[in-house]
Amino acid sequence: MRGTLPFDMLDLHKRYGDIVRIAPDELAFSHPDAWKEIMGHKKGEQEFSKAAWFYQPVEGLPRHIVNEEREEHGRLRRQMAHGFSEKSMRSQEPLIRGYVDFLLQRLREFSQDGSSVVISDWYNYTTFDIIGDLAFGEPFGCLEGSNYDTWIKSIFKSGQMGTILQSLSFFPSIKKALLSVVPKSMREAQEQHKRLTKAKMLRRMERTEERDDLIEGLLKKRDELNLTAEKLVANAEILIIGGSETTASLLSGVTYLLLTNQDAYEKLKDEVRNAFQSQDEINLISVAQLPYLQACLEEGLRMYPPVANGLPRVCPSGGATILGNFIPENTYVSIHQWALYRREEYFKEANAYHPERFLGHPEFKDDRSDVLQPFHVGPRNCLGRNLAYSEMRLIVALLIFEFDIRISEGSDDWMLQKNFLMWQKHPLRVYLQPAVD
Ligand code: HEM
Repeated sequence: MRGTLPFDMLDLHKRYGDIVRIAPDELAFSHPDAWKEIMGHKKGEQEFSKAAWFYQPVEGLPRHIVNEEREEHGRLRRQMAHGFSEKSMRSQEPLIRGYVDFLLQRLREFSQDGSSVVISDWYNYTTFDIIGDLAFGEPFGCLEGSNYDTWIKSIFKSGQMGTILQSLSFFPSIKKALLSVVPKSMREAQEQHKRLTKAKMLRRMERTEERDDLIEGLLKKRDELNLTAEKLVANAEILIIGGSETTASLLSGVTYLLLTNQDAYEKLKDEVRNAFQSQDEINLISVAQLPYLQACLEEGLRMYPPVANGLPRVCPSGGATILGNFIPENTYVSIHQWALYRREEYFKEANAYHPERFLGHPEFKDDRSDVLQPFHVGPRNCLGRNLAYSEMRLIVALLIFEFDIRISEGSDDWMLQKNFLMWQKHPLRVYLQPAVD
């Protein structure tokens, strides 16, 4: 509840090693092999399930792809995977590009008088509008209004509330008592949010044309999968939460890291501006051919992973072996990404931004690049990985192509942040000038 878990976990692993008991029944692991052992596909063995106290801090709410039980999860994932396929991504490209072009237009407008812009907000507006369109069939109008819409504001609030409720799961009677005295205004705000979301979903369901978006797969099998409007809404909501704040955080993180590491920024600028003569040449396929850009993103994911903390799993019945140790059934286990990625055992100069480590540079030959799993591994890994990379590559490449960027005074310490499930980003201010070379 203090928002310092990532940093506390690094201190603990430094002091006690790769396995730390952080609660009587909970272990944190900090080793590359633990990824597969905890989250990998299990042939003939039971998978680790997701911890209910963390994934469903309030009981009785409709479930979605992220917190469903194994079998139902498999059914949902198979259907939703269509929207994330290569083919769907190709047909989503014009939609994504439209929002990125709008972002560039808005940035030109807001920076033309020489004042700084809060780029972190603009990244959020863009990713929310994109995912809003892909999940509900309509944007939130954030780029248009240069503001967060009310729906998104309530999502942010519920994220912070989620952390509090998760923490209170350790004190069940206090949690129960507090939940029974939730103020009327809060309940009404929640009801209002539910109504708005349901209305959005109903509008999407009324559309008759085939749409290669992220929800079409579920709509097609609605009856077969017994998906009520509430369940569809829960899935669309989780797509929005999981798909926008994560990507926007990484974009802000990479921007900050590039602007405070001038060498890397110059190298990336050279790569992008030498590869393309005009904006029209920049598309999802051409940006995937830029090795330095990819390395900058990987190093950004290492230093500022959007999912920084461990997401607890439950050890299956009969127990399991992790890092050569027998772990009893029902033990909660997790891997805390930020802490893992800052360990000198796995990355030389772990606190410094070196994209070169992902380009086979001899100086970093002893790095363990398999440590880095920002999208997790196994059957419950991120379904939106390719979409996230596409958005991130396109946005960074176009921004670097179009503008010379400089960090604004007051944003130098931007990365000193708290974390409640997500990074609590301060405004990241930058100056943008039309590119001169
Ligand atoms: C840099 C950006 C992103 C990062 C770092 C990220 C990371 C993750 C992680 C760590 C998980 C596993 C969660 C768990 O174990 O409970 C996950 C799941 C998921 N992510 Fe992402 N994500 C990103 C972007 C996206 C985007 C753009 C989408 C598209 C809407 C998306 C959709 C999903 C979905 C649907 C799942 C659940 C998959 C399942 O349970 O089968 N993510 N993501």
